[in-house]
Amino acid sequence: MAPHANDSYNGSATDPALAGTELFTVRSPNVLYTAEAIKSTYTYRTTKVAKTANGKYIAEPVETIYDFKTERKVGKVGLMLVGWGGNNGSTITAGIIANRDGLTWETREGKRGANYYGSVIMGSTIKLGSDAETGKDVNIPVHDILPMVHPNDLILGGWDISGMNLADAMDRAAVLEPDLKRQIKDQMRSMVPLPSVYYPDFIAANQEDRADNVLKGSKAEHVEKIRNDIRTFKANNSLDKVIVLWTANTERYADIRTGVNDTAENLLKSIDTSHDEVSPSTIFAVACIKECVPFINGSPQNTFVPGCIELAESHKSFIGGDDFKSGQTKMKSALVDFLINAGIKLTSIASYNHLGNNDGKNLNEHKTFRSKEISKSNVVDDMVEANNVLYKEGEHPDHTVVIKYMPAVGDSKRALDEYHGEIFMGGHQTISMSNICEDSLLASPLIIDLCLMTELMTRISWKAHSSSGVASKDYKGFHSVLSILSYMLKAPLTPPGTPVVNSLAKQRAAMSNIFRACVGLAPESDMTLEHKLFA
Ligand SMILES: NC(=O)c1ccc[n+]([C@@H]2O[C@H](COP(=O)([O-])OP(=O)(O)OC[C@H]3O[C@@H](n4cnc5c(N)ncnc54)[C@H](O)[C@@H]3O)[C@@H](O)[C@H]2O)c1
Ligand SMILES: O=P([O-])([O-])O[C@@H]1[C@@H](O)[C@H](O)[C@@H](O)[C@H](O)[C@@H]1O
Repeated sequence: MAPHANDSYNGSATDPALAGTELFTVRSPNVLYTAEAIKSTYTYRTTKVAKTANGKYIAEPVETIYDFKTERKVGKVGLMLVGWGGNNGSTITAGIIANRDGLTWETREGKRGANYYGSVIMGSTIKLGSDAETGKDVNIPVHDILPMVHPNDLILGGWDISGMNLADAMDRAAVLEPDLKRQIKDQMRSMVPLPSVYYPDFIAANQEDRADNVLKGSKAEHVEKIRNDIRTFKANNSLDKVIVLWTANTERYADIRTGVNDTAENLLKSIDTSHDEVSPSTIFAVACIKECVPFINGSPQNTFVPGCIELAESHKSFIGGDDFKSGQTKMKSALVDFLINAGIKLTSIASYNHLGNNDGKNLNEHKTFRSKEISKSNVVDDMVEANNVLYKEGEHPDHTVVIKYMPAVGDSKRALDEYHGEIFMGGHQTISMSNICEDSLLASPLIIDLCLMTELMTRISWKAHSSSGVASKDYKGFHSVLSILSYMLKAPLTPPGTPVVNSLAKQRAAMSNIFRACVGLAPESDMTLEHKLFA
């Protein structure tokens, strides 16, 4: 591929010795390292398919060339959590402190130490390539594929309708070991959530007893107060960037109404008139969009009403969601992918769980449970629709979701699933599974992943080459809706009109291959022809 004059590519990579602290350097005429950025020219290969009159297909390979640019300077990053005093909020805060301070603590099973297990970025690897000598795979931590912020360096803050300090909130959550809590409670006690937006109709009535830290005033005033909170937090901590993430209660769905939240203009008018149908999470989303601060929704409600998405697009501000994919659903998206792609016709999924934390308490009302039922049920749709051998148009497995509140088990959710399907010659396969999900210990690392990936995406830009090979003049950011975050989410939000992918393997491959493209490396195909073709 010819070097690109307009990007001052001179046909040879700048001496990799100029590279910063990255673990690796790519030596290629299509990758350029400068002090400020990593630039790559990447050929994106897809296949266009046309259907013929007689029902056959014509497949045509298509190549599009992109230039990617990733700024190498990460800067000082703040993470503001909505619902900071909750089980997830207090747990992730404690986890970052424990990792930052390298803490260990005694448990019945012996000494344990801080880690980031369960984070795909901090706890898993990506194949860089094959060893030049041995041909063996060389795998590196996902965190090292591109410059990323380290979670230990995140500055934490946030809001909660409960004014409880984080040390007491950590006790209320009953997630972490006493010997660990003892070591960090003083630091946590100094952390107190900012007052937040509380509209009782959107969450269960049983949450009222903790709502002692709420903002007064109109919805428009709430937006401005949140914007000011963000600016103040950024200034007080000398931050370069802030990410806001919703880990507050699950809200009921907002009705989508013409003239209320169907367009950006109507949504802003509805906020100005304090319309009842504008939820707290949408208030936070609008405030962040106006501040051009990324907003990620870790809960299942439809925060991103059409007007909110339109507003994000017009402001070129990042949004992402919905609903952390932490335990039962993560397993489902992997297992269903395996069964259907193995040619086993899944015919029913029974997905039951009970849990005893405040999340479960809030889900004890139908209106909030319904939000969760939707996000937990739709997760198999793409995998079913992709297999027209097993399923006719519109056919899908029976799928039921049951969630019960059982205080006795606390944060330790018990998930019981049955997967039932048809196999060869009229046979059946039934998989029954018991999965004890420590909900906050599984969700907290996802908060890290969502924050780190969102922050990284604010530093990646792209431009396309025309068919004649000329790159467009200016770099652009990714679409405002960060669908690259889908691996961490049950109900991935995608740009309007684009497909939703729930298959866990596809989600992870998309994420890692986009990162590879940013450093000029081909997608990982796992073909390993070098091990299959012998002279
Ligand atoms: N495995 C998991 O824990 C998991 C997985 C997927 C999704 N989620 C979602 O993450 C969210 C948090 O889960 P959790 O276990 O930490 O719940 P939690 O109830 O312990 O914490 C939620 C916190 O949000 C606060 N809150 C409620 N409304 C608020 C508002 N308008 N502004 C600010 N704070 C508000 C509550 O006071 C509470 O402290 C829930 O919506 C849950 O459904 C959790
Ligand atoms: O991610 P996952 O384990 O499938 O789903 C979980 C549900 O099973 C649980 O009932 C709910 O309280 C959590 O918020 C989470 O959504």
